[in-house]
Amino acid sequence: MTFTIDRPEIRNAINNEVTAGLEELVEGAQHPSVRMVIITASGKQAFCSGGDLSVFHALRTEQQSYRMLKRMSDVLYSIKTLPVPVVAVVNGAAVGGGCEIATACDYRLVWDHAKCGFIQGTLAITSGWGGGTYLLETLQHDQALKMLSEAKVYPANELKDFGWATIIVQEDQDIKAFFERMKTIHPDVHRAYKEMAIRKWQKTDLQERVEQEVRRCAVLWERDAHHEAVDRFLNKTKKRNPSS
Ligand SMILES: CC[C@@H](C(=O)O)C(=O)SCCNC(=O)CCNC(=O)[C@H](O)C(C)(C)COP(=O)(O)OP(=O)(O)OC[C@H]1O[C@@H](n2cnc3c(N)ncnc32)[C@H](O)[C@@H]1OP(=O)(O)O
Repeated sequence: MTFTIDRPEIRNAINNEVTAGLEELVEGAQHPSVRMVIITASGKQAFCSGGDLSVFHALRTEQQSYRMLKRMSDVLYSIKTLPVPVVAVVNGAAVGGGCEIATACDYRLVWDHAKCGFIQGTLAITSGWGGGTYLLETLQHDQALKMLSEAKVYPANELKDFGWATIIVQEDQDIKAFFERMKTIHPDVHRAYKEMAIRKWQKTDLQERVEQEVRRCAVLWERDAHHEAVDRFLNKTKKRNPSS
């Protein structure tokens, strides 16, 4: 099953409609005939620029932001714990929540031009969809903390060096070759390994750790420092397009 985020004009930012689409994906992917799930996006510029700030900036309080963060974190937890391998084909920039979505996947096939990072710190918030918790599960501790705390984007070769990117994609053939190799192995083997990973996550209270991440982000979201940073981002856009 392939899910394609299709809002290239706004760099595939996530609004409520995309969230609902991801919820449908989770439901459909439970079917026993599904062998793998692929998440990707339209265009070459971006995989996903995170939450749609033009929509989510209307959320002002801790309670309001918690509801949005919680809904997306539930979706990403469901994606992470799908019984089949989940592959992000990172066709371009993945920042903020976009990086969280890719991190929730089992594999990240990253195009060589893509720059990715947990830039939430520049908005005076942390990750809030569970991606910080997943990154700490995925990378060596100091590398994960560095990636979260630096709040900057990294080129594909660095993402591969520190273990975030599974492979670097230079041509479509690289993606094809990855899936061809996966398909040589019986689907029940993939499911069995996924069960192994899920058992570990359940034993280590992954879901509860994600909940704490969501709550902490909601506290920061309410503060002036966050709202002022988002104002600056949105006003920069308006200055470039005074008629919008
Ligand atoms: C909400 C949850 C939280 C989390 O838990 O993680 C988050 O996700 S916080 C959101 C983090 N995202 C951002 O801060 C957005 C950062 N965006 C960028 O850095 C860049 O747009 C890009 C992704 C690197 C792409 O750069 P570029 O190709 O140069 O495009 P532009 O910057 O010119 O963008 C084109 C167009 O799209 C608008 N845009 C981009 N991202 C968003 C967004 N997340 N929300 C709303 N709008 C976004 C941008 O304003 C431009 O608009 P126009 O100028 O009107 O064309």
